[in-house]
Amino acid sequence: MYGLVNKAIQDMVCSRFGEDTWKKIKHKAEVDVDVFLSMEGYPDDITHNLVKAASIILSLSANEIMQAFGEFWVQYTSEEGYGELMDMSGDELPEFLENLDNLHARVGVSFPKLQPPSFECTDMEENSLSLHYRSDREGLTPMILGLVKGLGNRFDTEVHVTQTQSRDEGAEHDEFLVIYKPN
Ligand SMILES: O=C(O)CCCCN(CCc1ccccc1OCc1ccc(-c2ccc(Oc3ccccc3)cc2)cc1)Cc1ccc(C(=O)O)cc1
Repeated sequence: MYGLVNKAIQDMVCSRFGEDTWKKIKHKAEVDVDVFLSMEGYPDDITHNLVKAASIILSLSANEIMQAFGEFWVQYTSEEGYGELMDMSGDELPEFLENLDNLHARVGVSFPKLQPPSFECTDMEENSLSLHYRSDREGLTPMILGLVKGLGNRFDTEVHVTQTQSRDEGAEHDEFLVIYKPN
């Protein structure tokens, strides 16, 4: 995972709980990286261990941490230099979700170590769609719930996401029913 992800976790923890809490989480995760470099590739285990340690130190479930992080990521990336990339990807929630693979392809051109998941939208209705999430990574599904919630904030759109298929329960990939209502 690119360092930008771990840097975003650090910024979320520091902004909400302070530096000391972040230091405790890094210590608990046995991560002795002083500064995460955004454009450096880091083993996914570092990210998973940071989430696990944050869950213990903050007494929140890993699911809650990942959902909060997904929501935070949308605003963080739009403020940390990817605003135009995000703007190009759509003015409305469904449009953005449909363009997510293109967004990742654009980033991947400059940063070949990117290993993006793939997103596909089907059954598109006036106020709902099915979002298919395929990834080589395990265990980040709750982040997707947060990411869609973050897009609801970005587009001032009420959004309800429920998981309708789960890889953990034997499905080929995770699937979500996304119901949205622009304000
Ligand atoms: O792998 C999984 O199964 C779950 C990953 C969920 C995280 N993605 C979230 C995608 C997303 C969904 C909804 C709304 C917005 C989203 O992301 C927008 C986005 C995506 C990627 C970047 C990005 C930009 C530069 C990156 O790397 C850098 C950073 C600085 C300098 C050089 C390279 C890495 C990711 C920025 C915004 C973004 C992403 C982040 C990192 C990677 C990766 O390191 O492979 C792949 C994808």
